[in-house]
Amino acid sequence: MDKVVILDYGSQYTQLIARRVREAGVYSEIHPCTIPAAELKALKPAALILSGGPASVLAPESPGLDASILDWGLPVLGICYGMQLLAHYLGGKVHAAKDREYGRADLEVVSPCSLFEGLSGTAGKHKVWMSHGDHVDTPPQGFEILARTGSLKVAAMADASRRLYAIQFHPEVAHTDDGDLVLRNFLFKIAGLKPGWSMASFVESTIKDLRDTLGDDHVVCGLSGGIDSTVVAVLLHKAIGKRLHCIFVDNGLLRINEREEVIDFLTESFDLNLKYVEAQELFLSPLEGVTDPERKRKIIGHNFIEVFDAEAHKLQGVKWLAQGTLYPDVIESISFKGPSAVIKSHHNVGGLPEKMNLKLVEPLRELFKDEVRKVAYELGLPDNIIWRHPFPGPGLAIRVIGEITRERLEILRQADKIVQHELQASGWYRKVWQGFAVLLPLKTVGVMGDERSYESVIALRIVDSLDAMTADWTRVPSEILARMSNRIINEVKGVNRVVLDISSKPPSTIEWE
Ligand SMILES: Nc1ncnc2c1ncn2[C@@H]1O[C@H](COP(=O)(O)OP(=O)(O)OP(=O)(O)O)[C@@H](O)[C@H]1O
Ligand SMILES: O=c1[nH]c(=O)c2[nH+]cn([C@@H]3O[C@H](COP(=O)(O)O)[C@@H](O)[C@H]3O)c2[nH]1
Ligand SMILES: NC(=O)CC[C@H](N)C(=O)O
Ligand SMILES: [Mg+2]
Repeated sequence: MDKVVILDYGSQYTQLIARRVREAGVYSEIHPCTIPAAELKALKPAALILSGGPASVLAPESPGLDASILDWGLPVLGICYGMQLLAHYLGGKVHAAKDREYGRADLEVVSPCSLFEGLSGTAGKHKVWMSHGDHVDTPPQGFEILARTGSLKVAAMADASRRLYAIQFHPEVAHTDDGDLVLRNFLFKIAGLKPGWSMASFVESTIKDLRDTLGDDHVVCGLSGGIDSTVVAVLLHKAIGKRLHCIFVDNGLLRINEREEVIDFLTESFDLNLKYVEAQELFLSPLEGVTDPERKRKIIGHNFIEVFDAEAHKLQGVKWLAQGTLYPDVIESISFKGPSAVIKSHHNVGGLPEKMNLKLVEPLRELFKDEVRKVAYELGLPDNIIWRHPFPGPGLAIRVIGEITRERLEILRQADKIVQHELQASGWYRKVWQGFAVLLPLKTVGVMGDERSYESVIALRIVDSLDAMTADWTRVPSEILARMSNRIINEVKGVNRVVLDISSKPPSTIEWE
C-alpha cells in the first residue's frame, strides 16, 4: 500500500497534514526531519511532504534537508517552511521580511497546473491561510511560479518535470478553502497514488505487521480498560493469540470502583490472558511529598515500567511491551519527530526510563483518538468502551494538585464520582470529550450550618475536543453544574467550594498538571 511520509519540521499542524492525507484514503506517517536518508529510504515512501516549522532556513542552526533525497524521483510537496527549504537548498532565494503574514490571503493562480485543478473561488482568487515571516523571492532554477498573492510574488512554485511542488500557504488547516483538494491533487494527480487506505485496511495491515514483527515472541500489554489499550490488546490478540499477556495495574491512583469495573468488563467481553497487579504502595510511597507535575509523571512512568518488567520476568522470555500510545502523547512528551517543544511528559512516552529491557510495540502511535474510535468500531468493540472518556495513566495523581496523600485522593474520588454520575444521568457524558474533578491545593472559608468551615476547593473540568490537541470548555447547562456543585459540597467531606475551569487548550491544557 502507498505510504506518504511527512517530514516534521516542528509545525503545530504536522499532525493535521497526516490526518488529511489519511482522510483522502492514503496511509501517512510522520517522521522527524532529522531522519537519516537511509532510514527514510527503508520506509519506502511513495511521496514526501515537508511540513512547516518555527525556524528560519536563513538561521545557522535551522533544520535542514538532505538534498540527495530529492534525486530519488519521489514526488515532494513542501509546505511553508518546507517550501522555503526547497528554495534554499536548490539555489533559489529566501528573504526574511520584517512583518509576519498571519491569517487570510487571496491566492491567485498564475500558471494553471494540476495542483490547483478544481479550486473554487471568485474572480480567480482563492482563500488560503498563511503563517510565515520568511518568503521565497526567487524560485530555484527549473521552477515555475504557480501562484501569487497581493503581498507574495511566489506563493507556490513547482518543477513539474521532477514532481517537486511547494506552497507557502497551509492546505491542511480548515481556514484554507479547498485545502483538502490541493492535497488530493498532489496525492492523486501529481504523485499518482491510489486511495485504498481505510480504518478497515488499517486493522488488517496492523495485524499482519504485528505477526511479522513479533513472530513467536510473547508480549506483555499494559491494559487500563481505556479505549487505546483495549484496541491494542484486541489487535494483538488477533495477531498472536495466547502469547499476549495483559496486565492491569492498580497504581492507587484509580477512580472509585475502577479496578473491579475494568476487570469485570474485560473478563466478560474478551478472552484475554489478563493479570491484575496490585501496586498501590509501589506508586504512592515515592510520590509522597512530591508536588512538581513533571516529577510526578516521571515517577509514575518509571513505576509502570518496573511493574511490566517484573511481570515479563516472571513469564520468562518476554521481549515486548505493548502500550496504547497515541500521537498526541508523543508530540507533547518529547521532541520526538521534529524540533517541537516538550509540553508535558505523558507517563507512557516522556515518563519512560532511559534504559528499558523491553522493546516497545505501539501500533496506534501514529493515530489520533477519533481515529482509534473508528478502529474500535471496525473491531466491533462495545459502545461503552468506544465512548469512554480518556483517563490518563498517571490518574488522579495529576488531578490532586500539590501533594498526593491517600486522604486527598479519597476526597477527589468522591467528588469525581459525582461529576461522572451527573454527566451520565443528564446525557452529557457522550456529548463531551472528557469531564472530571480536580482537587486544588487551597483552602477557603465557608459557612456550613452556622459554623465556619475552612476546606478544600474542587474545580470542574469539562471539555470538548476532537483529538486532544486543541480543546474548549464545554458550555454545560448551568442546572447540571449547579447539581454537581451542590452535591459535591454536601456529600464530600473536606470540600466547601466548587469552581468551573473556563479555559481552552491552547493556551491551557486539558489536565491541570
Ligand atoms: N492502570 C494501568 N494498567 C496498565 N497499563 C496502563 C494503565 N494505565 C495506563 N496504562 C498504559 O498506558 C497507556 C497510555 O494510557 P492512556 O490513558 O493514554 O490510554 P488508555 O488508558 O488505553 O486510553 P484512554 O486514553 O482512553 O484512557 C495505555 O494505553 C496502557 O498501555
Ligand atoms: O495516558 C496518559 N498519560 C499521561 O501522562 C497523560 N497526560 C494527559 N493525558 C491525557 O491526554 C489528553 C491531553 O491532555 P493535556 O491537554 O492535559 O495534555 C487528555 O485526554 C489527558 O487526560 C494523558 N494520558
Ligand atoms: N509556518 C511556517 O512553516 C513558517 C516558516 C518560517 N518559520 C517562517 O516564518 O516563514
Ligand atoms: Mg487511560
